[in-house]
Amino acid sequence: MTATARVVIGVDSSTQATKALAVDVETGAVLGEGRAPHTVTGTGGARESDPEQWWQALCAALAGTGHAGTAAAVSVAGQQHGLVTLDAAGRPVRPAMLWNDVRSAPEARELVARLGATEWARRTGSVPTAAFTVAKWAWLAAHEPGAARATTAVRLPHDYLTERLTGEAVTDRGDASGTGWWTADGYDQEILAAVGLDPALLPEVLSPGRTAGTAAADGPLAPGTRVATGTGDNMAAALGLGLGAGPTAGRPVLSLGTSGTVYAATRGRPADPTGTVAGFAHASDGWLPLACTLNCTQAVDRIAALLGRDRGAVEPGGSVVVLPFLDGERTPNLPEATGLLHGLRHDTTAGQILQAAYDGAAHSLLTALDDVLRAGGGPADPDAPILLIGGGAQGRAWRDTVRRLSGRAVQVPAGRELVALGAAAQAAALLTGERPEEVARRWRTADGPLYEPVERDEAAVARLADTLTRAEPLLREK
Ligand SMILES: Nc1ncnc2c1ncn2[C@@H]1O[C@H](COP(=O)(O)OP(=O)(O)O)[C@@H](O)[C@H]1O
Ligand SMILES: O=C(CO)[C@@H](O)[C@H](O)COP(=O)(O)O
Repeated sequence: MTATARVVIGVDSSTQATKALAVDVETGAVLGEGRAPHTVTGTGGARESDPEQWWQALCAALAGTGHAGTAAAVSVAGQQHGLVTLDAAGRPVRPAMLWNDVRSAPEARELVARLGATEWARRTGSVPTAAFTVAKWAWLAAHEPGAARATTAVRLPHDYLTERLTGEAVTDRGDASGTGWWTADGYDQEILAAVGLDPALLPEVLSPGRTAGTAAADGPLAPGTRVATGTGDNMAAALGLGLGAGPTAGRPVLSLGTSGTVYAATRGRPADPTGTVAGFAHASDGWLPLACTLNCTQAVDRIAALLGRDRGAVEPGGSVVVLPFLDGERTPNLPEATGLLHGLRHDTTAGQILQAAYDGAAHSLLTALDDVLRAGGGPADPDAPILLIGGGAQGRAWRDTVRRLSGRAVQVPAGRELVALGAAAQAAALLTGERPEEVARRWRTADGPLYEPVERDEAAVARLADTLTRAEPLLREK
């Protein structure tokens, strides 16, 4: 390998920002970092971003690493599910509808009713919620038929960026598994026909380990730089943690970012007809059963701001319950829900309300964790530490809440940007012939401090579960 062939760049194009890491292929050392923010617009249930801004952010973040011109390979991971619609010139027809845009909830319900939840789970591994691209396309066709007609290509966020870099219309099995129109055997023609989407508009799903293409001239990379397929952000984080269908199968991950997610790499293909667990595909092989919440760090930060407190200023005690469903919710599937505060007393403190918001957000994820592990067929070690990642993992209040509500140990990997690291591992694998998760294991990305288990707070868990059950009719109201 030449001196310049020793650096790769991994990119995380997530909801709030693009982050890029230049990484040494041999050691995993981070040699440079770049970052640029995104704008998310929309009120009520709408959440949109301009794909052109993602591209500008990608160029800025790549330049920020200081290695854009010398990296030997690059890979882009991105927020899942987003609907990117392009015209014949490759320009966005309209802003992208994001994973957390819940306007498509009625279309999701209608699609589930048409095929049946069990059949959706059998075919695609998942029962679509408002998040899935198929529901977003159905919404667009119904509400903006002109935009749907003007669309000559449909992409996911990471496909769009890979195509801008290489000119190739390609995607990977991980991100494709979040569309609702992909099965393990390819695109489902019947589902596509049901939503009036011509399969010719979709990218080719490349097999794992393939090169998507090489960087075009006039772009942010040196012409000819190899570009990997990329994948969805959660799939990339699993790669970045070194998780695959081998000995690391079943290790639970809890990610505290814009979204909250809980997942594990598994050998068994999930097919949960209740829809709690999405049966996503691992980027290399095997599966990635996952549950996702819409209200995580941002909802808790918002409640802290409303209370006028620092995000870490929690206080124990009291019996107040907060269901922080500010953006509607996906797990549990209550897309029209709003936030709920219950059990307020004269002696309730602001710090207790903030702690209750953390509890409410963590409870949804931890309840789904058992379903996730079951859906992947286990066997799961109930004492295995939870790998805690995402921006929230840096906060003590989040770490303590997860330990207290789960009764499990928590390990916080030292590598901060695991999505970008996973993408970097995928790029490195193109050069070394290893599997991306093997590269990450060699880089020891999952190593980090272990926080011992504490006794599970059964009273808080019971209070939350009870409030949720009793409030459900209210939370379902449109
Ligand atoms: N020290 C911290 N304590 C608690 N939360 C934090 C801390 N640092 C960042 N965060 C939260 O992490 C979130 C960003 O997480 P990140 O994983 O980068 O997001 P994304 O899912 O968009 O990639 C922010 O919204 C912020 O609330
Ligand atoms: O919808 C999902 C998973 O199904 C989300 O996890 C998105 O992939 C967005 O991720 P972040 O921006 O929070 O990283």
